[in-house]
Amino acid sequence: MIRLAIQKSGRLSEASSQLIKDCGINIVNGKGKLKATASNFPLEILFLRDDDIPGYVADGVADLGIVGENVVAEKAKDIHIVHRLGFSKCRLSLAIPKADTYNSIADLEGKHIATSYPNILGDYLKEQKVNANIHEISGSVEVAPSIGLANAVCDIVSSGSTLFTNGLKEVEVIFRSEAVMIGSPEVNAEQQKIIEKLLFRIQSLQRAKNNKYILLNAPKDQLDAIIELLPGMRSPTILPLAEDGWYSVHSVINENDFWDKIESIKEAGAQGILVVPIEKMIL
Ligand SMILES: Nc1ncnc2c1ncn2[C@@H]1O[C@H](COP(=O)(O)OP(=O)(O)OP(=O)(O)O)[C@@H](O)[C@H]1O
Ligand SMILES: O=P(O)(O)OC[C@H]1O[C@H](OP(=O)(O)OP(=O)(O)O)[C@H](O)[C@@H]1O
Ligand SMILES: [Mg+2]
Repeated sequence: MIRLAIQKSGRLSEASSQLIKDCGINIVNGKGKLKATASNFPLEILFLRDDDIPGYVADGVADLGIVGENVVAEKAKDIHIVHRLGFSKCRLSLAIPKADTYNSIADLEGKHIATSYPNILGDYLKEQKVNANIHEISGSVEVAPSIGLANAVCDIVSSGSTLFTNGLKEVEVIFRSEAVMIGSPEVNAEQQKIIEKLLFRIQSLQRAKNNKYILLNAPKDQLDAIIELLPGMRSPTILPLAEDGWYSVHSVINENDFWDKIESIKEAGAQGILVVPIEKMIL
């Protein structure tokens, strides 16, 4: 049995639960219950405040945790990142009132900065050789300048709309974050096996998300050019159509260069192109 700690409620909770579900793991969680056991996988889930997750994993109370990289860096515990999960991407930035001038980080010398991330900010300022006063507050950080609590803030930014609404502008990005799976340094061989089984499923899901299944029709004389453009997992599947001289080509293409590929195969003579999502992809 392994224990996985996820956020109880907040920005990470839905995606974390969905990930477990997509791995085919069945969790029945009564409302308000802070611990649940999977019915079809040796896994127990703890629902916690995200700030507490690195500590629980470091102490070995949980074997795994899903948390923002920003929280891992802030808590600086003896844990390692087992896998990057690619959701909840955001950045930790310094911001100041819109009307203030800003040339460089040196402008913050002697200023007051409100943040929930005193350690990451403290390390950054030290590295930049800037002396500023850090005020730790646990939330609603963006309001600090307008109520006279600080000259600047250091907080999470995603779309930038919270900064904008509060009359602030982003001046430095000091940390980039995404959700990560963290692991305890002390797991036994049997638990390690279960962790690997879970990671195998997560990787199959992530790979599937990054690729699409593609089907198209091509005349015989264009087949070689199209096959060249669509290497697939091993090589594309080629099936003859009922109409003589025509073939159906099936392959897998990566999300990154998707539209470029589509244009090239169209130019090469492909017709009736269908693109289908892949649910799981196992190499
Ligand atoms: N606007 C955002 N866009 C994307 N990711 C975000 C955003 N805000 C926060 N995150 C990420 O999600 C994590 C959790 O954010 P959330 O706001 O739910 O935390 P919290 O209020 O500290 O929650 P808790 O009540 O569990 O302590 C953050 O640590 C960060 O990694
Ligand atoms: O750049 P944006 O897209 O506006 O996102 C940034 C905001 O999102 C987070 O707060 P959240 O909404 O999670 O509320 P919280 O303060 O209760 O954590 C974060 O603390 C910022 O305030
Ligand atoms: Mg928190």
